[in-house]
This record gives sequence, C-alpha cells and structure tokens, in this order.
Amino acid sequence: MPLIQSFPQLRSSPFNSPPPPLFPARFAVFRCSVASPVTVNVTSDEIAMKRNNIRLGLPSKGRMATDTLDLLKDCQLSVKQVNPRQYVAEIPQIENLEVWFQRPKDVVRKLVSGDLDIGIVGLDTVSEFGQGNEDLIIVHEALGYGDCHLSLAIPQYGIFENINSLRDLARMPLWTADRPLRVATGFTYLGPKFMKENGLEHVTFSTADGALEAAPAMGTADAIVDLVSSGTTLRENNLKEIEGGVVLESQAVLVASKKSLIQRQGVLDTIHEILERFEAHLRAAGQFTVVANMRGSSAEEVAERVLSQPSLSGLQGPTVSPVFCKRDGKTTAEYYAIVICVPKKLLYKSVQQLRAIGGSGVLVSPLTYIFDEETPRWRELLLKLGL
Ligand SMILES: Nc1ncnc2c1ncn2[C@@H]1O[C@H](COP(=O)(O)OP(=O)(O)OP(=O)(O)O)[C@@H](O)[C@H]1O
Ligand SMILES: O=P(O)(O)OC[C@H]1O[C@H](OP(=O)(O)OP(=O)(O)O)[C@H](O)[C@@H]1O
Ligand SMILES: [Mg+2]
Repeated sequence: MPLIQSFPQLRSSPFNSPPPPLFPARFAVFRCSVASPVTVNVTSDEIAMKRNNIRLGLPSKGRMATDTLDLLKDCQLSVKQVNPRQYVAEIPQIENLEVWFQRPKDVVRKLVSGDLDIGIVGLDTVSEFGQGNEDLIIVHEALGYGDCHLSLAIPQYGIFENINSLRDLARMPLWTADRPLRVATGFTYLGPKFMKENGLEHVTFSTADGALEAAPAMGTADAIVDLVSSGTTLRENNLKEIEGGVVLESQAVLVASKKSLIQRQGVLDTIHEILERFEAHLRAAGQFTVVANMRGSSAEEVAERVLSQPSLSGLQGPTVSPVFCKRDGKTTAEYYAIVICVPKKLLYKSVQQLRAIGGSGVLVSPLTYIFDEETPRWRELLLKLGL
C-alpha cells in the first residue's frame, strides 16, 4: 500500500492541487519581479506548491554527474535523457518523477525554494548553500563517491613553516584588526563559520570561483579554505593542511526537502523506494556471494565446521543445503552446498578458510542487492519527520 494513504489529510494539501495553467516557475518569478506590480505576491514557493509532479535534481556536470547516473543505473533506476543538453529527463521506473539536471549549488538552492523535492549532491554543497536550513534533510549520508574534505590550508614556507595546527595559527601574534589573517575561499558561509567557531578573531575573507590555491603565492591571501581529495593541488602549490583544519568531510548524499516529504503527494513513497534501492545496493557492493561444496554427515555438522571459521559466518550464518546424488540406486546426500556472503576485502581469506575445512568447487559471484527487513535510514527519516 503506498505510504501516503496512511495520511489522508495530505490529499487535500495545496501541494496536491493541479499545476498552474500558464507559466513555469522561472518565468512567473521573472514576470512578477520585473513587469507587473500586481503579481508581486506570486512567489516561487507558491508556484512550487501547486505543481503535482515530483522533482529530483541531479548534477548537470562536473565530478558528481557521471557517478550519480552510474549509481542510479546500478540500482535499476536509469535516467532516460534524450540528449545531454536537455536538462529534463525521467526515470521510467518511478511514476510521476521528473529529473532536472542543475549545477550542484542550484540543486540545493532549488530544494530550499521548493522547486525541487529530492536531490543528489555533495554534503559540502548542501552545507554551504543550505546554510543550516532545517527544511533540508539528509536521507542517505554516504552514497560512496565524491569523497573529499573541506579544509583550511596554509603555505609550507615562510612564516608558516613551523605552524602545524589551527591552534598554532590562531596564536600567531601577527593577526590583528589592522592586519587580519586573509583567507580565500569559495565557501563563504562555511569558511567564516568555521573560523568563528574555532575562536580565530582577526580574519577577513575573499572569494574566487576557482584556482584558489594560487592566492597565497600571489600574495592575495595567507590561507585558503577549499576542497581537497588527493591533495595534489595543495602539494603542487606548496600548501599544507594543518591539524584541526578540516571543516567538513564530504561525499555524495541523498537530500530532500522536509516540506515536500510531508506535504507533497508521492514524495515520501518515492524517497522510500530510492532509499531502499540505494541502501540495498551499497550494502551489496561490498560483498560477494560464495558458494562451495563440502562433504559431511549432516547439515548441522557442516554448519558447525563453517561457523568455526571467523570469516565465514555470512550475514545471518551460512545456508547449508544437501546436494543429492544417486548411489547404488539410492538417493543420498554426501555433499552439502554452503552459501555465504563475504566482504570483498575478506574474499581470499574466506576461500583459504573454506579449503581448510574441506570446501571445494568454490564459486564467487557479485551481489546486486541486500534488502534487509527494514532500512535503518528509513526509520530515522520517519523520526526526523515526526511521522
Ligand atoms: N577534488 C575535488 N574538488 C572539488 N570537488 C570535489 C572533489 N572531489 C569531490 N568533489 C565533489 O564534487 C562536487 C562538484 O565539484 P565540481 O568541481 O565538479 O563541480 P562544481 O564545483 O559545481 O563546478 P565548478 O568547479 O565549475 O564550480 C563538489 O561539491 C564535491 O562534493
Ligand atoms: O586534492 P585534489 O585531488 O588535487 O583536488 C582538489 C582541487 O580540485 C578542485 O578544483 P577543480 O578541479 O574543481 O578546479 P577549480 O578550482 O577550477 O574549481 C578543488 O577546488 C581543488 O582545487
Ligand atoms: Mg570545482
């Protein structure tokens, strides 16, 4: 039964009324702010409330774009896009869902304005452009790609040569109201917030759209706050990270608007399906299914041998089934097939342990999904929504 049926009051919410007849949101907002004072009260929010489809925002380009489409595809939620310059698409598996390709920061802005309901972007982008907005809910915090961290970095040379922690930096007598620490960053919300929370008093910020690592050598800043993944860009520009200087650890997340989840028909069901698929897939991605044959006198005896090995306990314990054959006209079970899930990292150790207890004919195959009885994140989400 679709979840929304448990909340009949939502059916009559303004979110469920038919869409406005005339213009898409962008046009209407432009019209009211420029042309006619009569329509000034028509806000993007009101228009957003009137649409009746569900909108998922995905990164249109950059590092996150391909990995996001790949994750969806791996979860059998392939995005059908007619051509790469078309910014609207669909996921045929999910009814009434529109996919909109946007720059990551615009995905967050549009979740806040109500023009999108669900999004996939980096946590750094949600934190920077969401600015602590309580309407934004992180539904899955670890989609397993886009890993990086937002960090404060300073030069390796000159007055910073012996500065190795945020504390050292804060204690440098150089920084005063007249000569503050100058920080270049694209993160104009998170950067200042971090410095303030860490008690750095005399700091000023400048911003640029990219290549921030050049700022200290150019003399336009003393330090930078920027994303780091491999660390190569910092190293190549003679910069270093310092202890206590990590502002945020980030990776791709599934984020949704609380208002949409509660009020717009179908959003909760849609996020439930996406979340279940993501969780089941991401859990499976770290595991192999291992099948092996083992000679034994009974299923229990084989199970005991398997359970005596630390890497072979599987998810809930091994499945042991008899392998029947005909011997002297009688059907007997001399062999048992055991099926277990093994973390990818432990595969070789598991094969060795299987052999040690008499396992043979070991088959290893990738797992696509592991669906649990209930996804832990789903329960957390309902709690956050007060449902
Ligand atoms: N080394 C990295 N540098 C920057 N972002 C990274 C890195 N590794 C992962 N990411 C993630 O990728 C996201 C998008 O980065 P990308 O630079 O591709 O797009 P963008 O910032 O929207 O584009 P632009 O840099 O042109 O403004 C970041 O917000 C972050 O979550
Ligand atoms: O630790 P690394 O693996 O070297 O990655 C970090 C660099 O990558 C990003 O820049 P990007 O490539 O997006 O260029 P930009 O500065 O023009 O945004 C980020 O702003 C850093 O400069
Ligand atoms: Mg970039």
